[in-house]
Amino acid sequence: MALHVGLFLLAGVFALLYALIVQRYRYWKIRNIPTLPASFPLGNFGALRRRSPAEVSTELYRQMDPKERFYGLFITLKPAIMVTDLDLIKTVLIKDFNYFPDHGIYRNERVDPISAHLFCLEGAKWKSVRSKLSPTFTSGRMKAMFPVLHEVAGNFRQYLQTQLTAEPTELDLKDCCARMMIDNIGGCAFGIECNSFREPNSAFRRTGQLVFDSPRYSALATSVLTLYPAIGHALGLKMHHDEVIEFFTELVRDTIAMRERSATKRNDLLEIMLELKSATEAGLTMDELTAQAFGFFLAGYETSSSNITFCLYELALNEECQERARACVLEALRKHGGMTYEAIADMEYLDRCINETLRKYPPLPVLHRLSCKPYRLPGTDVILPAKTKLLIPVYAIQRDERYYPDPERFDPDRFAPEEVAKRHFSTFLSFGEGPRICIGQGLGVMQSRVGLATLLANFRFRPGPTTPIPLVYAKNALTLQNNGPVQTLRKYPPLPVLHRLSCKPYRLPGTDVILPAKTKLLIPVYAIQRDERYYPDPERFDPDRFAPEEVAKRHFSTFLSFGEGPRICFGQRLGVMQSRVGLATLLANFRFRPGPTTPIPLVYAKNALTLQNNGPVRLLVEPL
Ligand code: HEM
Repeated sequence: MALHVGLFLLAGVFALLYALIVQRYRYWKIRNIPTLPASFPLGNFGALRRRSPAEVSTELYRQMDPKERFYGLFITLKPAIMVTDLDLIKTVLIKDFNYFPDHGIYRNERVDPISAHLFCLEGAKWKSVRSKLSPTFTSGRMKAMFPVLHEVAGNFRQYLQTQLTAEPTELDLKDCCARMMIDNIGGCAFGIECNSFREPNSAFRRTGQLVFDSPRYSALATSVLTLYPAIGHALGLKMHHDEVIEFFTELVRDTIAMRERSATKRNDLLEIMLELKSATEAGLTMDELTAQAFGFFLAGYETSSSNITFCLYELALNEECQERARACVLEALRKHGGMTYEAIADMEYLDRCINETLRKYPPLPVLHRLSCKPYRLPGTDVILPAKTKLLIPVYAIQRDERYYPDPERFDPDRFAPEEVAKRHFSTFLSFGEGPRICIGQGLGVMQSRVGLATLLANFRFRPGPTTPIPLVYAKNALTLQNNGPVQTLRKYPPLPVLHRLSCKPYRLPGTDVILPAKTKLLIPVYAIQRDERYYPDPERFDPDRFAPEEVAKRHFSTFLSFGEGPRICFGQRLGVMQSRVGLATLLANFRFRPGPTTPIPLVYAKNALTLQNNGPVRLLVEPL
């Protein structure tokens, strides 16, 4: 009876939840706002599990009626508005900025002081810090930072020269550009000489990789924290890894202490912020200063690095543009007598290439704004409540053929001044707009100019056999897990080592040694299954090793992928059946080949519990 009541109550709770969710997803319909079908739990953004934000936002944008100016969407259960009308975008970014002053990104300065950087700050706090930092990026300050960038670009050139032989060489330019940016930001923001070309594993670079390649939370968890910050605050959740917080806190503290001891002055962002710190009582506190220095690193590293990488990629595919860019660089160097601040500001065609790259690949594919008070959507009776998220689909707009005909084509002349003048203000938002526009835009552009000019003046770039064409953005590739039939299990046993723990003393057979209770026994399955005594030429994938007559020849213990004995895998049959069904379906319908980005050989994940490839396993898939 009690069980029935319990089940009845549970069903009631589920029915109620279901009704609430359905009702929630009617939010925009009830208000007569155009909307797209959403589903629980991720609303309109479920595809983020498989594809990048650029692709997901563009897919949504293309489903929208171009006559509508905005659409009501859902991020999980939270209503958000995607604005698509160019005039309305300008209005919310500039004229009505006081309704939408914030980005609405999670931060928790109590436990993670570096999370309080400019990008995440809100309201009066943002306004105060932004006005203090604005003098940091004047053109005079930029000019003073130019020598750092020039030196780093020189290191990059030298590095490339050492890598190149007489033959053209294929290099990972993404990695090279990331090293260059680490050194730029290290030098410009912290006054540190990193030289990641000489020391690729410097602490600064490793910490940078930790921030970008292995953030503390997945993109999905970060969005949940951003939407429901109260959860993060209640649980005291930090935004960044402890190592990252410690590294930057110590870096700033030690650098400042060293400067105070030696009374040296440098032309970097830290120095300028230090002047601000000591200027008045309204200056920056030590925590604020550390957070801002970290923020410059966060906002300035990946953005500029990706801009140079994508630009080189496009120039490699578009040789004519590359030749024009090189001619423009060489002409400016000749005119100004070398790589000077004046020379890099006088490379008009190179700027067109940089802007065309930013159009095709805006580092922030969607701009975010959060309302701080109720807002009447212009031309409607609809009032958006405070704390509504506003999304501006920059990537989609910048690939909309109404504004950029044949949008996939890389055509720097779209940024000839007369062409720019023909377009709406809101068709190019790679640096954002309004009072929250990128504060480091000048430095970002200067980094791209110096890096690209140095490279184009010294090298020619062409696509190589493994250049990905077209580019595949992170997250949208077909990922195949190494879940396979028996032969695959020999090469890739999910548990590379079997563990047993003794529960009482045990005499090792054939010896006098008594192992005490609680001794760990390790059985090296992976090593045995790749031992050539048992499997000649063990790296070769040869399913015939598992022909019954071959299996019969081998020792029982040469194949332990499911374990053995009473603790053998309980789900072995189900596991094999899953592999059979999955593989049979795929093989009956598709052909698989390695693609340009297929990792060969596989690199295993270091920290996974089971044997896994590190990162995606991208394959070329063709329908049969
Ligand atoms: C090509 C290079 C860069 C691009 C494309 C870029 C793009 C952006 C974008 C789209 C935003 C958001 C703007 C908005 O919401 O309207 C932003 C904000 C910001 N950027 Fe950049 N950025 C670049 C380089 C840099 C550099 C080099 C720095 C500093 C060293 C920097 C520091 C910042 C900061 C601190 C913010 C937050 C501004 C605020 O919220 O008030 N950026 N950037």
